[in-house]
Amino acid sequence: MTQQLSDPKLVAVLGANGRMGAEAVKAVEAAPDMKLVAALGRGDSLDQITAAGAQYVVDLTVPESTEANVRFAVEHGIHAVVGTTGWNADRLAGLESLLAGHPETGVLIAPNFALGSVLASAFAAKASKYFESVEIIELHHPDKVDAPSGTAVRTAQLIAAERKAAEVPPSPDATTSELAGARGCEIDGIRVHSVRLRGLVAHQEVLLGGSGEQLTLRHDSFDRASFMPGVLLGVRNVAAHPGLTVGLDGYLDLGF
Ligand SMILES: NC(=O)C1=CN([C@@H]2O[C@H](COP(=O)(O)OP(=O)(O)OC[C@H]3O[C@@H](n4cnc5c(N)ncnc54)[C@H](OP(=O)(O)O)[C@@H]3O)[C@@H](O)[C@H]2O)C=CC1
Ligand SMILES: O=C(O)C1=N[C@H](C(=O)O)C[C@H](O)C1
Repeated sequence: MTQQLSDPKLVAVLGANGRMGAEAVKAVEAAPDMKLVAALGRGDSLDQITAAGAQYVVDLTVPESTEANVRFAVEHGIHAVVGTTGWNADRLAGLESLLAGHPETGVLIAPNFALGSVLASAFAAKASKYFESVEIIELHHPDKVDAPSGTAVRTAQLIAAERKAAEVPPSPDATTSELAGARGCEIDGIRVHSVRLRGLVAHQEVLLGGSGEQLTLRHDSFDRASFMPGVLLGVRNVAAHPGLTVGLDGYLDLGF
């Protein structure tokens, strides 16, 4: 059946009982151009998605289940908007192979849906080639199961790519003796430090250091409502972007 312009987008939310999923259920229900047709929690059968006629899934589950969820969606020609962490290079490569056989289906893997966070990471990457040193500090609520955050991984990758292209040497570091973990972890040569603290939601600082100066790019999500415009933007744009898109910036016009 041909979809009319006024037809609502039929959306299923996976992880609907979680912190993000519950917020996404409310956002989809409130969106005038969308209809929530399924809301799945752990243990629910993915067949509910197809039975409900969903055209889009929003995956906000856990790193162990997101890959199977997204593969199910793609295999059924359902577009997927994914906020769940855990999408390493192997998983992304497997998904791209699957999508090659489903050329009309779109998947957005968005490490962070907050527009300010996406902008901060992009700005940091662009600025990073002008500074000798760069390190990332991510700060989250203590119920978060993964570290470092998906946003920090993505930011480090973007920064590393910009610095590599500009042939910037690694950040200087004279450390020869350390307690394990004192210098955080390293992603593509960029140091990342993770803080878990009650009261926090999701925060990140990129520290850029040069002789006699420091530029800090900080973003704060004080409430999960901050992620919802990005979730809805993802649903509204994913069908027009078949194949795999990593990062909400792929749907934005950042002008650089
Ligand atoms: N991209 C972004 O902007 C953001 C991404 N995130 C990411 O989103 C994910 C979820 O975060 P958050 O909501 O805080 O986590 P929660 O633990 O609050 O929610 C995850 C939910 O998924 C459920 N779940 C687990 N497996 C399945 C499954 N197979 N099918 C359906 N539901 C399932 C869990 O059920 P149960 O409780 O029974 O385990 C839980 O209710 C994380 O990876 C997080 O990093 C978070 C915030 C923003
Ligand atoms: O678990 C969270 O809360 C968040 N997860 C994502 C991440 O790992 O980057 C996005 C945001 O930071 C909140």
